[in-house]
Amino acid sequence: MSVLDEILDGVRADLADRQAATPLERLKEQAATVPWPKDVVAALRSPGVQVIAEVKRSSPSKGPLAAIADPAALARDYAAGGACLISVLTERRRFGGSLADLAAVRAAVETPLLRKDFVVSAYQLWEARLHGADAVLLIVAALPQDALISLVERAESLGLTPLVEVHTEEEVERAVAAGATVIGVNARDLKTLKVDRGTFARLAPLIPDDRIKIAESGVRGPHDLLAYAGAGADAVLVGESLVVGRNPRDAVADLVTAGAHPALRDRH
Ligand SMILES: O=P(O)(O)OC[C@@H](O)[C@@H](O)c1c[nH]c2ccccc12
Repeated sequence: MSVLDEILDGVRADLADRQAATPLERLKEQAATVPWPKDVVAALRSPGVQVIAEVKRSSPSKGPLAAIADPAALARDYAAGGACLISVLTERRRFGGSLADLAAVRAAVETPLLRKDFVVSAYQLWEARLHGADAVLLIVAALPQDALISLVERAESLGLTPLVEVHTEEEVERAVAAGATVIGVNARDLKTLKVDRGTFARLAPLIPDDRIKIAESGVRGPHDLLAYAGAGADAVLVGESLVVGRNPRDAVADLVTAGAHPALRDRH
């Protein structure tokens, strides 16, 4: 079984527990009271290469990365550093995240938020809305095409921007066919956990220019942002290097400064 399949088994088991505790109808009622999500597409289309900073405690490849006792404080640092979107991992078993983390971050910052999880059911979209997300990750490799299409549509109908993640040529085709506006190319293969920073440069030309292109994973600092920018990235998504570094605010600010270089403005 691939790592992705193992993660998905755990995600489905945890999801079944939550569904048993809170029926969908009840969840929908609760979510209806939450303000409408922010315009993530507009935020990502701001001039320059945008920085998406991730609250990430652990990863399946490296195990524990950082304890992050106070995700709200980390998110405030990311916002102060100039992150345009904050990604909060909510997967529990392998990434040490939770919906409580997402809610805590929502209460702390005005920055748009991405729920980063392995979404397999519309139930998780309502959860994302209830806990303050503005965007949700949809991983093509984790979803049959009909499910991908319906989750893209359902997310948009709830005001959530789907960030559709790909890792291969075929997945790019599927993301485009599903109508994704925001497409993320993950340099990490979720089946083997290997990182290949060349993946973005290989796949970006296959993504139509009217879509927003995000380079995910493996950004160690400004030099990697500039390499991804050179290959056409509109934004980069960064986790590990921010949570293991000593000063997340300065680390984000250094990336934002690199992404705001005049040569990189007006690229959308
Ligand atoms: O920690 P990194 O290498 O900066 O990567 C961040 C992000 O891209 C990564 O956490 C990620 C990308 N796609 C995912 C899907 C699920 C869980 C995690 C991810």
